[in-house]
Amino acid sequence: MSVSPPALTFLPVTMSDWKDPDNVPDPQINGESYRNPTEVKMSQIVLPCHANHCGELSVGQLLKWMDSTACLSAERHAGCSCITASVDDIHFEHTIGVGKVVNIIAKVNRAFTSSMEVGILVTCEDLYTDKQWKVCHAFATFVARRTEAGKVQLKQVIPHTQMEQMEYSLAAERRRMRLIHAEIITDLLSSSTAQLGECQEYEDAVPAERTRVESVELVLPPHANHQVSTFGGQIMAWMENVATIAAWCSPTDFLL
Ligand SMILES: CC(=O)SCCNC(=O)CCNC(=O)[C@H](O)C(C)(C)COP(=O)(O)OP(=O)(O)OC[C@H]1O[C@@H](n2cnc3c(N)ncnc32)[C@H](O)[C@@H]1OP(=O)(O)O
Repeated sequence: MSVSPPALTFLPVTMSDWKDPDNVPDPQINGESYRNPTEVKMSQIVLPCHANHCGELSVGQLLKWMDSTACLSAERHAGCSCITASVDDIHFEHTIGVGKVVNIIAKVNRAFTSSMEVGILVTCEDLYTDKQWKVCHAFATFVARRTEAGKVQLKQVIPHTQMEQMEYSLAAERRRMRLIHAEIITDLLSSSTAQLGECQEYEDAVPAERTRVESVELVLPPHANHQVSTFGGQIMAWMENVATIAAWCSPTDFLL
């Protein structure tokens, strides 16, 4: 027997203030239901091939789906090929088991010159109980690929709802923060006063070298996107894999 997912009524909500869609009224403009033209929705059922050794959706797989959904939204707005420049911090609130449905919504919050901020919201759905809950939200920056004529000038996003207006304003502030972030980290490193041997007072301290994991990946056709370059999400998935193994290399056995 096949089960159809219930009709979803996800419409623009602030990423930081997600509410169960059943309780969110559809935004109306001039009496008509409004849908953001850059919005892209993707639903995936979690199969065993998407799971990690704990039977939960692997974060790497989720990052790949988030990146693909966000890229489609960026390209829908830009009308040309776009690449992932960065993804801001992500805090995962729940794990997702095999058999659950992952719903991903992405939309462009604001376009700058050749870059744009894409908001991504991930929720999980249990088809049999009709329950949904938020898993995480993220903000990614996509850049329209340069053409022979040079840097692309994107058309502006016009916010239509109060929520969109708020995300539009916040997007400029978040952009300012992400552009100075790299500078702050560089400053921190150069002004760090940490001394060698500072951690030796801990009895069960592990040499940092013992947690070092290296992986070499061959880029194959399944790792490439429609632009025939490596998916940003694929790179994040490889990074997450290596980070997970590095975390295991601690004396407390499995951290999970
Ligand atoms: C390696 C991979 O395969 S990862 C997967 C896919 N991703 C990629 O391939 C991206 C690889 N990176 C790149 O091509 C480049 O570093 C780019 C295009 C992201 C930036 O190139 P730059 O030479 O810095 O270009 P430029 O200075 O013109 O910046 C382009 C825009 O990107 C923005 N940008 C650059 N780096 C970042 C960043 N880390 N976070 C957010 N925005 C950024 C800039 O602010 C600028 O925005 P604007 O045009 O709206 O003002």
